[in-house]
Amino acid sequence: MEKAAVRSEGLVIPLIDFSAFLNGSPEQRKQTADAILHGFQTAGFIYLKGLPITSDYRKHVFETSAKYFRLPEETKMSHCWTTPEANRGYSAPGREKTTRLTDIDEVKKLRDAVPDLKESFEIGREGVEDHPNHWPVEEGELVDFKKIMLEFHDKCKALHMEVMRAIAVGLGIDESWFDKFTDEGDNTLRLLHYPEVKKDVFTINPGQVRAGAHSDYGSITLLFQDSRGGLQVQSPTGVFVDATPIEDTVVVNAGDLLARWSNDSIKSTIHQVVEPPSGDGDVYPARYSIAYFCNPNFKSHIEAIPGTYASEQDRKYEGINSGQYLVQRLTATY
Ligand SMILES: O=C(O)CCC(=O)C(=O)O
Ligand SMILES: [Fe+2]
Repeated sequence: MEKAAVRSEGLVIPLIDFSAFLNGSPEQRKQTADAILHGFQTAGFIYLKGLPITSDYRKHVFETSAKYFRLPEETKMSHCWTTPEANRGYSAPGREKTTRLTDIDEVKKLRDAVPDLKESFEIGREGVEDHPNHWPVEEGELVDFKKIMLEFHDKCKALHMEVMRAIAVGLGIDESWFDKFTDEGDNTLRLLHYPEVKKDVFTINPGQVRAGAHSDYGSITLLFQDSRGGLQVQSPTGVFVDATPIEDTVVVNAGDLLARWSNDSIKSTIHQVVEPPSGDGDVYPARYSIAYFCNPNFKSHIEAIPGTYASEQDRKYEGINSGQYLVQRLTATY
């Protein structure tokens, strides 16, 4: 049986050794690429191990993220998230409501009733003229924050490029076909903190979650989670299944724009974050995760990838601009 990280309710999320793609023989590369593509076509989610990002390094980034969230609330609010076009800065608990709803009034109603129990900090591509990153002042225990996060942004950008190369190999198109769409790194690094919360918050408020059910918007998301748990992925039968943390892996899921780009041959699967399976006494401990949302370069025109449609009539979607698509999606959730 295929090695799987999750197998439940018809949802099979494979666990794939990415080093076999990065450093393997041509046959290993092809096999690994096929497994990756198959995972995206069926579950929409995969787990990758054998990454160039080491566990020590990753730990260091998580510790730095925790230091950031320990800053006083008013300091964090001084560099807060402003607009979907910029998509950078701090979002306080209750600011964003991830949901499947797209109507702005409906989202607002839901946000007021059961706000997501999380705070986040978004870092975009550095050096974009109209949209500078909102860096916090580095003082106290917060040292080298900008340096560490920009370096991590770069490493994740490289990983995005490699995963897209694997998808290309899986599709049987030129390995570098996606490079012209991924080389600018118009991606967002999002640090996430789900604060410690009383257990009864979940029993008192039906529908309370840490992050509401949603799909991601871009090409792929690289999701680094700590060992707490709580991430769930929707199965084909509509049940939410635990995507249990596995040490030294990254969860990678396809976003809506990749689904569209692939003429719906790749799935963008709904997921959410709920309370973890366990907690001490009457509280659930804090959870930290880091999501790296990858996008095709914002200037690019996205129309069906070669090999994902048989004839012109099979193309399901009009071409669209990547950056505009993202802004339109972000406008609904904040
Ligand atoms: O924190 C997590 O594990 C998931 C976060 C997520 O899905 C998102 O921010 O889009
Ligand atoms: Fe997500």
